[in-house]
Amino acid sequence: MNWIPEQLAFSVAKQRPKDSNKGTFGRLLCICGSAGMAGAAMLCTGAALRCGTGLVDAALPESIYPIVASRLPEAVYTVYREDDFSPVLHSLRKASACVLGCGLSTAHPERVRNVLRACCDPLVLDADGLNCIAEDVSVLDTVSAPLVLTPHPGEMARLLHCSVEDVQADRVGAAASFAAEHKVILVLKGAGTLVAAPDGRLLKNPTGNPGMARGGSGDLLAGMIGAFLAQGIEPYTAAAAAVYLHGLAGDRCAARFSQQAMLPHDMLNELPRIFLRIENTRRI
Ligand SMILES: NC(=O)C1=CN([C@@H]2O[C@H](COP(=O)(O)OP(=O)(O)OC[C@H]3O[C@@H](n4cnc5c(N)ncnc54)[C@H](O)[C@@H]3O)[C@@H](O)[C@H]2O)[C@@H](O)CC1
Ligand SMILES: Nc1ncnc2c1ncn2[C@@H]1O[C@H](COP(=O)(O)OP(=O)(O)O)[C@@H](O)[C@H]1O
Ligand SMILES: [Mg+2]
Repeated sequence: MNWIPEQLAFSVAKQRPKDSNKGTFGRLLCICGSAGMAGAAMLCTGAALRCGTGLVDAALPESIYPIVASRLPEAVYTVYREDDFSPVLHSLRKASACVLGCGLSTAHPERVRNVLRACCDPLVLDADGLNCIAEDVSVLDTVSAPLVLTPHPGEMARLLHCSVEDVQADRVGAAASFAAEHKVILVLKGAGTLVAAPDGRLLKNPTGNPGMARGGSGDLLAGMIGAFLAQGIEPYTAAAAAVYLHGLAGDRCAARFSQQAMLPHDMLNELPRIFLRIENTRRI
């Protein structure tokens, strides 16, 4: 079993060309959040903003739009009515990558399937996006876009129709076989997150700690992967690098604030210091 190398993780923080503009760094659509889960949308969108994306578009139901927009002025917003999802499908055409599912709720599984079918660019499927397809995962085999799936063991168990204990008893088998069967990048989260590719490549994450075991940590990770995909980084590298850097942010927060008290929000605020260190290392 190989560990995710630091060098691979740091490689996603590319030098920004002097004459670059926001178009150079992609446009990410985050289809996340629902009434009661504005936080998931905020953490996912915030992470995407902090990971170098040129433009982040958060697609939100109108009930939570004011909450999220008041906290994240750098994002643009696709606001949709609860009974009309069509603006989101319109915004999808303009995006270079998409994150689908953090805090979305499972009230409209057909919307998740429609986005998957319509999407031509790389897409991260997380949380309720996964729960919405768990009953019948065959939709994955009809998708032409590169997919990165980010289940925690509970979501993985739903996808495989088995128990969490079954997943944890053979994490490598669960991740590798799902990735190969459905031709997706599969990120199986938890202590020692695994990143599996359809061609058999598999990496284990050396960073991270139990202080990250709290609501919101995974929403951050989805936004980070989406940010790297939007910037054109190939999906296996984007996923492995985000997993490593997310765990590194967690470790630095544990050292500053304790595993007991650290929050996903602290991890989000740690990202600038991590990228600064990478940029400074590059200059030496
Ligand atoms: N602030 C917010 O708005 C938040 C919204 N969230 C959203 O809430 C919805 C429900 O997601 P949840 O993940 O909370 O609920 P789930 O019911 O999907 O998953 C929780 C269960 O999964 C299992 N599990 C998860 N991680 C595990 C691990 N490492 N080892 C073993 N078992 C594990 C456990 O049985 C656990 O009780 C999602 O849409 C999610 O995005 C969460 O992300 C929490 C924060
Ligand atoms: N014990 C642990 N050690 C290392 N990382 C962990 C641990 N527990 C959780 N994490 C990480 O925290 C994140 C939790 O994601 P998830 O369960 O989807 O949370 P949420 O949906 O509440 O945001 C994952 O990236 C996972 O790998
Ligand atoms: Mg989650």
